[in-house]
Amino acid sequence: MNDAELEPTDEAVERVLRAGDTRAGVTRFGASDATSIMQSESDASVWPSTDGEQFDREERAALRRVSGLSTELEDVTEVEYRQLRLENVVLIGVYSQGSLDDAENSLRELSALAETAGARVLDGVLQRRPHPDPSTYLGRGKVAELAAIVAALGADTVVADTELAPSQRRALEDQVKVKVIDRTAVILDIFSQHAKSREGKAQVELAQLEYLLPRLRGWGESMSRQAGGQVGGAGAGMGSRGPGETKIELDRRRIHNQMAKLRKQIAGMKPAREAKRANRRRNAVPSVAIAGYTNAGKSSLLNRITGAGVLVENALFATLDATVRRNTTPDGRVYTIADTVGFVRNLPHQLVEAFRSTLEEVGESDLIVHVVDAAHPDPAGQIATVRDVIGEVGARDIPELVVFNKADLVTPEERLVLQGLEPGALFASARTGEGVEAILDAIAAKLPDPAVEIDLLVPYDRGDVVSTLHETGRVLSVDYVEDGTRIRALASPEQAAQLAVFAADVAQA
Ligand SMILES: Nc1nc2c(ncn2[C@@H]2O[C@H](COP(=O)(O)OP(=O)(O)OP(=O)(O)O)[C@@H](O)[C@H]2O)c(=O)[nH]1
Ligand SMILES: [Mg+2]
Repeated sequence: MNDAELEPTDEAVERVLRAGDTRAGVTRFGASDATSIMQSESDASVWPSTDGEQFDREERAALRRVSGLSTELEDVTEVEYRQLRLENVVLIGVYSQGSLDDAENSLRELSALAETAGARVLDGVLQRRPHPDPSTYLGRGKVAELAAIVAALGADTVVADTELAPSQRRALEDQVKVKVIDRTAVILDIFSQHAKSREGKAQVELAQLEYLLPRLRGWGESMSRQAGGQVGGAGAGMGSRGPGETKIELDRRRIHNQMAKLRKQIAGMKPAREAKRANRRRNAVPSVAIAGYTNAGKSSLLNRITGAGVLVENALFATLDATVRRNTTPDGRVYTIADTVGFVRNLPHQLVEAFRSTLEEVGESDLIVHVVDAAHPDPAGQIATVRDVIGEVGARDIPELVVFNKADLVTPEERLVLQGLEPGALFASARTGEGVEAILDAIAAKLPDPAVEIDLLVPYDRGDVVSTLHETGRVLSVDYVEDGTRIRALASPEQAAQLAVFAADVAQA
């Protein structure tokens, strides 16, 4: 990215247009001022006085608090650390009849997401409503209550458990008087903080811009119309702008330009990635992809399995770029095993596209190790979400090995329930090491066997051929005869063709 061409005119747009450590689609909304205004208002006018009737109605109609959400700070250092960058957030959600459990789980997940993004969760409230209000998401009356809660807690941000329409976000901000963001913005924010590779960063930025584009109008209201043609030192296209062009149009054009540039960059990186993958395929090295819900313990298990130093964090989306390791089966066959980005329900559609690169690893693997957090309140929902995404990347037909991780955290009774859910699943704990051997054996058993049987006589000076066969084929028998090593093995068709010169009958003839 070229920072130099961009004159900072609007904070939110600039931040996203800047590469790397951008915070997604998040605009500062003068939170502190707004909060103090609300505090004076909140005590009298907004909170209704309560009587018995009211409580009864509250039972049926009030915003429902989801308990156990507020962030617990463990020690003073953590408090200090968090205060450096924290936003204090209140979460909101809407649920329809019968979907309360689901809504609570979703709000818990949003809470974990917000914390991962660096926020402090003060409270979470749900409103029961057949549908979200098209103009304000929560119903009008509830928005006033929310404003009071926000003021009372001193929150500076509201996070909605949905993807808000730009107009809903604006209407909510107008009434609640603090910044309002949605689930998608939080996920984009996390992704932008964690993406490490050049391609990952470019893809996240592209997703951020795509998210930002239809939302520009919201910021436009607080922007002054620019004087005709007078844009302080802005970059490309300056001569072509007519008088009175609004700042939004300018921003929109810059965003479009930037997106085009990023798409080109990403397209340019694809051949390298494909070449790498093609290379693995040519060598007939089978590949295993570890997939699963975010925070299920995929990276921890990969560490256990391969002894690799993969970043493990108790945060969602610790892994955002595929990490590929090499491993061997107990009988000596080599395979690759790739860690992948975690799945999450309602993955912003911008990101499904943006993260094809990691998910492609899943789509082209020979075996998917589907890791599930055994201690999660809704494992079935997580499994379903992951399988949906697996389907989306065209990987539905790939063999799947389900592993319930964090087995150290569940009771024997819970195990039985989980086993009922997925009869073929294994139990494991990356923490204690339980079940890791069984996973390794299951991987070995499920890896595709190379298809062609070959019978070779390899001269003694070609030890490399013998060792390659041990790694990539499946050796059936080895005899040391006068002219060399007589070796019978299963190999891929490509490999069999390459090794035809050593075929035993040819050599002996
Ligand atoms: N008790 C227990 N905790 C575990 C186990 N495996 C992983 N964890 C913890 O779960 C959290 C998430 O682990 P990760 O390995 O980062 O999970 P991940 O699936 O790679 O997560 P993302 O990359 O963020 O999608 C960490 O705090 C781990 O220490 C386990 O077997 N038992
Ligand atoms: Mg991970």
